[in-house]
Amino acid sequence: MPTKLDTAEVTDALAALPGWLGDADRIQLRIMVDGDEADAISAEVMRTADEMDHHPVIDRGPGTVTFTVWTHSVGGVTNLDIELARRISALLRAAGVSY
Ligand SMILES: C[C@H](O)[C@H](O)[C@H]1CNC2=NC(N)=NC(=O)C2=N1
Repeated sequence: MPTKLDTAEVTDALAALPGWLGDADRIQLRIMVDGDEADAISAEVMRTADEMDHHPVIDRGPGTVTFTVWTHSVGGVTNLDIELARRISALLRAAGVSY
């Protein structure tokens, strides 16, 4: 069972995750993409999530995609979430998505 991080630890981790916001409950990234690009990015993120067996909640809005990440089994942010955020950010950089 992964260990829940405290607020200071999450804050430190977020310092290395540009664009990500959040607290000990969950971390979140909102990007401005639309249509096919949003579909492609979401599918790629879910493939990575399946590889990790650790999943974000993906919310689609008009021109936006929001990733919300926390460890459901412990009810807060753990290192698994920080790793998933790192991988999502890497995918977005590789896809040329600015955020
Ligand atoms: C059975 C499976 O390993 C668990 O349900 C995994 C799946 N993906 C998950 N994703 C997230 N974000 N939190 C979890 O606790 C979690 N648990």
